[in-house]
Amino acid sequence: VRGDTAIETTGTPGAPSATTTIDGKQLPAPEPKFGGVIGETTQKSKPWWAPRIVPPKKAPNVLLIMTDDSGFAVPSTYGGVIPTPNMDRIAKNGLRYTQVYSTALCSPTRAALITGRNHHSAGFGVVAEQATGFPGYNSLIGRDKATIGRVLRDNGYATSWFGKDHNTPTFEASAIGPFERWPTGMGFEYFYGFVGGDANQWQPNLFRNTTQIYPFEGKPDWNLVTAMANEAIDWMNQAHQIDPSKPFFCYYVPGATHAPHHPTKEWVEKIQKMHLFDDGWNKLRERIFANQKRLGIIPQDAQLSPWPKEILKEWDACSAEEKKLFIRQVETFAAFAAYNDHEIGRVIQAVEDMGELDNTLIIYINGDNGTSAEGGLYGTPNEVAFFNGVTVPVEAQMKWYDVWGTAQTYNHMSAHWAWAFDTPFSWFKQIASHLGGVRQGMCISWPAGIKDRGGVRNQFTHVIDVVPTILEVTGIAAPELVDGIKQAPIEGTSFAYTFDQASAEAPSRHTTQYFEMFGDHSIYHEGWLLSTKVTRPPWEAFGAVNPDPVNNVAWELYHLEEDFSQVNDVAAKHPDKVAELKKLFLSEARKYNVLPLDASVAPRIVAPRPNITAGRNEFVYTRPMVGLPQGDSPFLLNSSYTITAEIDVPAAGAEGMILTSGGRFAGYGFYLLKGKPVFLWNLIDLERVKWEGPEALAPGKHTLEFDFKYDGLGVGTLAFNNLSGLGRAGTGTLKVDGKEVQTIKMPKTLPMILQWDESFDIGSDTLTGVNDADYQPPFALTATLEKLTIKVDRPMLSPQDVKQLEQSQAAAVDGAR
Ligand SMILES: Cc1cc(=O)oc2cc(OS(=O)(=O)O)ccc12
Repeated sequence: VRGDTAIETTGTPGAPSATTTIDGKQLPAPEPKFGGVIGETTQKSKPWWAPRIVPPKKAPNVLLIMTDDSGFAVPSTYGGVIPTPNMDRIAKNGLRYTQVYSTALCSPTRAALITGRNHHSAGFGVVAEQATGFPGYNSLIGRDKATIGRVLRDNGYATSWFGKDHNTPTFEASAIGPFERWPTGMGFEYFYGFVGGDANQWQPNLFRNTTQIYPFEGKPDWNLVTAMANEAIDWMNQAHQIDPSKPFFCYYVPGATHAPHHPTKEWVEKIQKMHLFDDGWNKLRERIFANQKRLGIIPQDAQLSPWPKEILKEWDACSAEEKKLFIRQVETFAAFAAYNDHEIGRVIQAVEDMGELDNTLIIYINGDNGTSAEGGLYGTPNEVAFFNGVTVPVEAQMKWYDVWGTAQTYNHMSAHWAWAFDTPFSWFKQIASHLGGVRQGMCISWPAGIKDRGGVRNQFTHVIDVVPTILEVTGIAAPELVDGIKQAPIEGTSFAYTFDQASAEAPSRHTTQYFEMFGDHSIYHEGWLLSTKVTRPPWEAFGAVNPDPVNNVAWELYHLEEDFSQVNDVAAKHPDKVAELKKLFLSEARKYNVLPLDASVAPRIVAPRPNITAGRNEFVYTRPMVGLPQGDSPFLLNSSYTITAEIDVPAAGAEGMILTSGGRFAGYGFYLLKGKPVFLWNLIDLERVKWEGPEALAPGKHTLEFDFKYDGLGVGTLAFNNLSGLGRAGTGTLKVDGKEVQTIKMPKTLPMILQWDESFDIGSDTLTGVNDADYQPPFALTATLEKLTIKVDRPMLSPQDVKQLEQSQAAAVDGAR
């Protein structure tokens, strides 16, 4: 942005203390020419050190904070009822923005945030777990789009990343990398967090840089929300203490408030005492809406979007048991949000304590998308159920009422609350066409540079605008070349122009923005928003898919400039505007790799990706190994498979884990229990199917086999917009030394995914176990594992199957017309 900034130098050129800024056009900066003298001996020579590269003198520290799955009306700062005093503090000390947009989903928003490019441009049209082989969707941030971490690092910043990643491809997440797209490979010198979409906060799949660590073992009160704050505080203090002149960039992105909602007990109790939700979600919306007007963060004439009676029920229509459960769910969520803000407050306080608050640009963004409706209509004790298309009835959920939010649950709340937490807008996370999905809050403080303390700004801003803003504020140029690769232009617009009080009312400079997620889409242009009509709430992601989300859509038009909350559809009054904006959407879509539009969710979860198992159907292991993530391990769902373990049992007998994948909330395990062989399928913690040998294995060598014959057609049906091949029945047989010991038919199997934050482990079990009733991890195998073989036999469609699938697809398309 400011490649014309004059180079600043300090010290005597060639001296060890000399520093320089760089023009920043090429990163890393070209090696300077040796400036000393080389004679035959040192006496006849003069040494010369290249000046140390430093950022411009005025460049502040940058603390970039973004919470997870938190809609516009969650924090008190935006009229919410959940106390977020630390976001309030940033707002009072700086600016509160009211028209900040995300992309409607997690990885996409994050890719946009750290690259300054639209999510499709950055390869993240969808989340990492749903990547497909198109440039806009492959989950690969291009090397022509260096992240802000990389740019700041090469300009002399200390850089770090704490919390959630979700921008590393799932197929590059194993211990053999490649690591180019891990945080440390993308310019963040230090990473402490988890790689995937969400994590158990009590026992996360946690990494320090690229090494998995288990600091919570034996510490039941440990929680990642606190641990990552401690780590960030330590890192900032260390960086500052080692070199006070070197600014830091800290990217602080907690897993809160994404499911599982895992606050500490202390915070749950604090929130429960406040009785914030006793009168239900309809009253909650009214209260929040009144707060928002009182705070002046929505216009006085803004309307509250109507309650969507067709899909969500009124609070008064809930039974007593439902009310009891739903209140428990939302109090746990609220406790998680308040707890998270509290820990963020400690990080901010640490900046103040080191005397750097004035000189730190703190950007605190509430949520990477709207509030999540991925709990479905009733919420769930186990989010892994949601991603397998399973709804848990209220009565069944009551079993977890007392332990809600503890390590016994992977919990999420009812979608009714999610709608309320996006007040005054309609819809929620995943919905790119409606503001409930994409409108966030953002507060910024930087006392040295922003004087209008407590100001409110209404300009249109989007997460892609953060990178160019940081560059403008720091005086660092967007590079033209990084590692020799020509950089694509930054697509965001700096909003530093809004900082001064004099420009409080300046017209928005970001004038056009497309939105797209799962085929649902919209386009903003100069105060107007053309939106597709929502056809599918997030919990209906597992049925047939709209095959033509470009043309098979209905349009709504909103004049946001006078209709803040997107309530009045004026499409019928302005057909020309509709036509103009439709055209504009498609041209923007072509420009940013948004095509081909794809309305599917479930089919993309099970789509094969180029991981280390691609094209293989036999896997052999001869040594214990833990930590292979789901996206890189042999995938057994919707297939037949045979697992064979050759073991040697010592004289005293043996126990322990042979092979496991997943954990308490879904997975399988093949183990010796008091010497007896067991194979167990944990079906999302609702049901367990267990095969068990009748007697303990005698000392000596044995061959154990688990053979599974799958009855369905497999993932091949997905190509015909048909999920019928998934999750079908199958028959498992456990054999010992070639002899069948038990055969059980499973009437259904898991269709989509195991617990994603738990790994494929051989010889022991990391994190949670698949069956608490049988064992406690790590449950190391005390027999010698000589060889473990997994053979996968994927079903193939016969010509007859293909014909039938084609026919039913044609019938479905006709039906939709
Ligand atoms: C496991 C998984 C699969 C998937 O398809 O999408 C996800 C979305 C998730 O939320 S987000 O990270 O907020 O987008 C979390 C986990 C998943």
